[in-house]
Amino acid sequence: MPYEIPAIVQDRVSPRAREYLKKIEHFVETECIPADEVYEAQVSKEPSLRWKSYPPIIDELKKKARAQGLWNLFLSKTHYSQGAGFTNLEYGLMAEILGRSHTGSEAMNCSAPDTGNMEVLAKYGNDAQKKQWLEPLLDGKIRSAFLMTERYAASSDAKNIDMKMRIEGDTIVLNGTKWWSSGACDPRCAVYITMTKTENNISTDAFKQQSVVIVPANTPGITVLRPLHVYGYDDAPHGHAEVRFVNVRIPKSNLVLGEGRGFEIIQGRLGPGRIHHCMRSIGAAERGLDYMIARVNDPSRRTFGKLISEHGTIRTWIAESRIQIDSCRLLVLNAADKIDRNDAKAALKEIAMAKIVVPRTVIDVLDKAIQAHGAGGICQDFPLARMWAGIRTLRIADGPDEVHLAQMGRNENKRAAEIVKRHEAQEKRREELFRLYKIEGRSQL
Ligand SMILES: Cc1cc2nc3c(=O)[nH]c(=O)nc-3n(C[C@H](O)[C@H](O)[C@H](O)COP(=O)(O)OP(=O)(O)OC[C@H]3O[C@@H](n4cnc5c(N)ncnc54)[C@H](O)[C@@H]3O)c2cc1C
Repeated sequence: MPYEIPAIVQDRVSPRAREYLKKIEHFVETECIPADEVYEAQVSKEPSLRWKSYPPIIDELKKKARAQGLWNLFLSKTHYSQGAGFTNLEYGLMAEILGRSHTGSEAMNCSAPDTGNMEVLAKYGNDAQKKQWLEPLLDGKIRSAFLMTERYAASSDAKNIDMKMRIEGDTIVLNGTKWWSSGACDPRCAVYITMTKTENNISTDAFKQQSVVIVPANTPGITVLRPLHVYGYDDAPHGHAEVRFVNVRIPKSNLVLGEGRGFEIIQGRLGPGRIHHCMRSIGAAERGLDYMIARVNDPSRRTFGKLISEHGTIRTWIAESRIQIDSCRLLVLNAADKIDRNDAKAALKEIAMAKIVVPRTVIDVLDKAIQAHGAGGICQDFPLARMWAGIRTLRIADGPDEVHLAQMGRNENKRAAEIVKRHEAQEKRREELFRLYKIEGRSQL
């Protein structure tokens, strides 16, 4: 569907962003979507090469996108002078379009986890760290992974992170096992942004015991044990790795910000990233709806004397999907706008709401699209099953729904005292009004 900026945010989108939105849409529709299947076909089927090569078409797309200025669109000028300078809301609109295609984000150097890692380095890295790692990432020369989750720790509570970090003079020694390290299987992945638990100077504050360190992927002692599968997809060449660290030694200068500052860093990393995931998911939902509408109007697939789209249930699915997509978009743009007007911390509630609602809703839209395709919908002939699998993981990745709901519920519940006070004041005034109008009893309503 040609891109339309929602009416409610029209005045928040600059002329420059509008121009980019048009260019991005054109590039995604004419270059990336057609390249998606080529990309899949070029992922090596040869087991010994599957994780040692990557599809050459992505380099061609990157070259073309960069030549058109469609590069690093996610990075704000606040933290890096070379940032594209779009607001979170503007980039959110762009991310939606990128989400229509499997290759769109990477083609424009806007894919996770690199975007979040680049933001960490831009925001918290020192000059030497930026030079060594941020610059090649911004240049699209290397890729990166974010290593927080651990196989042997319930990682939705980040206080459980247990990769041991010991400081010996000018050296940091790391031991532990990470898993679900997205991108760590990619042969271009050169650096891991890694959350660790400090063994020296342990603070009594549970939120000051973790540190973030930069680990070159080729450091001795690191073994990428295996790629984990997402509903059977290995997501090669990117992959989600289990990675073992045994006495991995890195310079102390690879510590980001300082010992015990890990929570601060991961909290700063996750806010805008969640908005990007949400908007890309909405792009996937739009694509799913497109597929559904195309399929149910295929004149060669009539049932019981009608086009499938002429059955009432199917029309309802189309309408429901449109409502679901448009309401999700407003929720995410509201969160993005709040980040722009304040910061990610001020928008925690809005970000959490979007993070919870969007994947659930998009899963439902994609599920309807799959159902409308019959058996075709769940096989490799359409991108729907793969999209569904990818979006389903978002209910777990970046923290499971339940944790966000628990936090939201706790904060919402803090209103109890204020609500009771307001109700008491209303009750007092009601009693006064009853006396004034000589009303007896309370059964008037
Ligand atoms: C496709 C994919 C990609 C990922 N990529 C990365 C990555 O690049 N880097 C990285 O570090 N991690 C990554 N992850 C890991 C992800 O962030 C973690 O899986 C997530 O944070 C949950 O941690 P856990 O798996 O240890 O679940 P656990 O902590 O073991 O939790 C299990 C379940 O317990 C329940 N639960 C937990 N707390 C509560 C609560 N307060 N109330 C109610 N129920 C609760 C939830 O249902 C939760 O799903 C990825 C995951 C997936 C699926």
